Amino acid sequence: MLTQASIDGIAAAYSSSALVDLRKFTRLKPPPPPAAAALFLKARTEMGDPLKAEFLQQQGQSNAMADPLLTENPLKQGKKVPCVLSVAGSDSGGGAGIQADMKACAALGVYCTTAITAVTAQNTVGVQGIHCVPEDFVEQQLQSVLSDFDIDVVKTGMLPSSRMVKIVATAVRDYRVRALVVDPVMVATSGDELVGPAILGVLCKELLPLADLVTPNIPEASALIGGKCVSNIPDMREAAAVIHQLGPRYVLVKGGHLTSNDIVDILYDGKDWHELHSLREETHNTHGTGCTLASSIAAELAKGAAMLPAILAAKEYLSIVLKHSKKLMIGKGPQGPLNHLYGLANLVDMTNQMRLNPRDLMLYAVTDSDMNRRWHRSSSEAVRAAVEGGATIVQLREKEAESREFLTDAEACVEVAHQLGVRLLINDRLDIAMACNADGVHLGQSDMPVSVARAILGPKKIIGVSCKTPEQAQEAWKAGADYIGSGGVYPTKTKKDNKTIGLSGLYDVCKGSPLPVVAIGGISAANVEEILRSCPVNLFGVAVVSCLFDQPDIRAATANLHSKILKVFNTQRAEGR
Ligand SMILES: Nc1ncnc2c1ncn2[C@@H]1O[C@H](COP(=O)(O)OP(=O)(O)OP(=O)(O)O)[C@@H](O)[C@H]1O
Ligand SMILES: Cc1ncc(CO)c(N)n1
Ligand SMILES: [Mg+2]
Repeated sequence: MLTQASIDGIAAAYSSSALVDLRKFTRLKPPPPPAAAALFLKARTEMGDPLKAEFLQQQGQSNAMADPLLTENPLKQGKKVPCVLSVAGSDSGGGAGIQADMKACAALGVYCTTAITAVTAQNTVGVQGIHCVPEDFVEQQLQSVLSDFDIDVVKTGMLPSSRMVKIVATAVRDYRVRALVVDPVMVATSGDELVGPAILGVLCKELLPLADLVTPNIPEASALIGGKCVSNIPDMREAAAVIHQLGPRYVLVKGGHLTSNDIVDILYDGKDWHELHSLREETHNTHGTGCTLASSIAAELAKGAAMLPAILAAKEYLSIVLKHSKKLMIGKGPQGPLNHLYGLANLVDMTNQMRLNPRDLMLYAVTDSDMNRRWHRSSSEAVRAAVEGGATIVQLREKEAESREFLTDAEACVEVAHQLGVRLLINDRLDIAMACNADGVHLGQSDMPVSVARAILGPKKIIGVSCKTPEQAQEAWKAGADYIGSGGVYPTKTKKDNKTIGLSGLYDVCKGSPLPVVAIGGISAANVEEILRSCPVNLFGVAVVSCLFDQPDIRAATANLHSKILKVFNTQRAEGR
C-alpha cells in the first residue's frame, strides 16, 4: 500500500510534468457549454476562480438547454476530426468499457479509436470472466493508432497489469498526445473486481503524473490514498488533495457511490475546489456511468474545450443520457446500460416507418366518379367495398367536381380507408390531399413537378408518378417519388387518348425503374396473371378502375381479383423469384 511518504516522493518526482495547458487548447473553436450545466456548478471561490470566469465567458448569453446530439457536429468532411484513443477493456454487455467510450464519443461528434486491454465476459448481472490481452499486443494496438491518427486525447480505463500501465505511459510520453484522461477503473458497478491493487504503485508512479485528469470513484479514491476510508464530501476533498499530489493536473472524485440524492463530484486543480452537483436519477440503468463520464470529458477536450467546461458539458450529456435510459429494459440483472445514442431513436423511427411499403401496391383501387354516379354510390361507399374486398391502397380520382365537393368526399374516403387500415392517395390535387390529410398524391407528367410536390408535402407523404419510359421513372425517383404507375398496358375506356405502352413498354419501365412499379390500363381479372408474369422484376401490383367500380358488386369483384393476384405472387415466391 502507498504511504503518505511515498506519495510525497512520487509527487516531488513528477510535479513538473503536466502535459499540456488545456486552457491554451484552442485548435478548434470550443463548443459553447450548455447553459443548464451552470446549475451543476457551485464553485468555491475563496481563492478566486479563473476557470469559472472563463467558463461563464465562453457560455455567453445563451439560455437554451443544449442537447449535445443537436449541436453542430464536429465530424465534418474536409476538416481535422477530433480524435480520442480509448485504452480500455471490452464489456461484452455493451454498457461500459470500450463500448461505452465509443458510443459516448460518437454521440458527442468525436472519432474514437481503441486499444483493447482486456476482454470481459460481463452482463447486467456482473462480471463472469476476464481475459487479458497480452501486453505486447496492447502495445501494438497503441503503436498502430498513435502512429497514424492525430490523437487529441488518450482516455484510459481498465489497465489490468502493471506492465500494461507502463506501456501506456511510455506510449503517451513518446507520442506527446495533447491530453490524458485516466479513469482508474478497479471495480465494476456490480461490485466485481476488474483490476487488482497490484497495479496501484505503477499507476501512481508512472501514469498519474502524466494525466491531465484522473476520475476515481469513491472506492478507487480510497485505494489511491492507501486504503483510507472515504465516506463523505470532506473525505472526498481530502482524497482529491492527496491524489493531486501524485501529479495529475486535475482530480475529479466522483460521488455516485454516496447515497444522497444530491450527487456531488469534487474537482480539484491544486488550487481551486469545485463541487459539481447533480440530481440523482432514480434508475437502475447506471452501468458504465464512470466510463461514459471520462470518455465524454475526453471527447469535449478533443473538441477544444478547457477542462472545467469539458467536465460540465460531459456531466450535462451524462445526465441527459441517464434521463433517456430510465425505462430501458435491457438484460435481467440489477444494473442496466445507458442509452448513449438516444438521439438516434427518431432517425430509427423514421426509417422504420417507410413512407410506402411496396407490397401495398398489390391491388391498387382507383375510384371513378362517373362510375359511382352511374351505380348510385357515394365515393366512400365505393372505397369501403373495395377495401373490404381486398384493395391494398386507394386513389381518389375526380375530374369534374368542384373543390369543396371533392374535399368533402375525400374527407369521408380518408376516414373509411384509415378505419380499415389502408392508405388513400389523391389524384393530381395536392391542395385536397393536404386539406383532407390523405397519405399522398398521384401525379401525371403534366401535373405539379415531383420535386415541388415533395417540398410542399414534406418527407412523410407518398408521391406516385405516371411514367411511360424508364427515363421518366428515373427522373421521378431523383425528384423524390415513392412509386411509379406505368401504362396504359392495354387500351382503356377510362383514359381514351392515353397512349398504350403494352407489356413490352411495361417491362422496360420495370427494368429501368429504381422505384416499385404498379401497372395500369385495361387490367382485369382476365389478364392480370399475364401481366404479373411478364414483369417479375419490380412490378408490385396492378391498378384498376372499371373492373372494380363498374361492377354491380365491388366487394366481390375486388375479392376475385385479389385472389388471382395472390395466386401469381405465391407461385412466384415458391419459384424463388
Ligand atoms: N443515478 C445517477 N444520477 C445522476 N448522476 C449519476 C448517477 N449515478 C452516477 N452519476 C454520475 O455519474 C458519474 C459516474 O459516477 P460513479 O461514481 O457512479 O462512477 P463509477 O463508479 O466509476 O461508474 P462505473 O460503475 O461506470 O464504473 C458521476 O459524475 C456521478 O455523479
Ligand atoms: C471493461 C470494463 N471497464 C470498465 C468498467 C467500469 O464500470 C466495466 N464494468 N467494464
Ligand atoms: Mg468506474
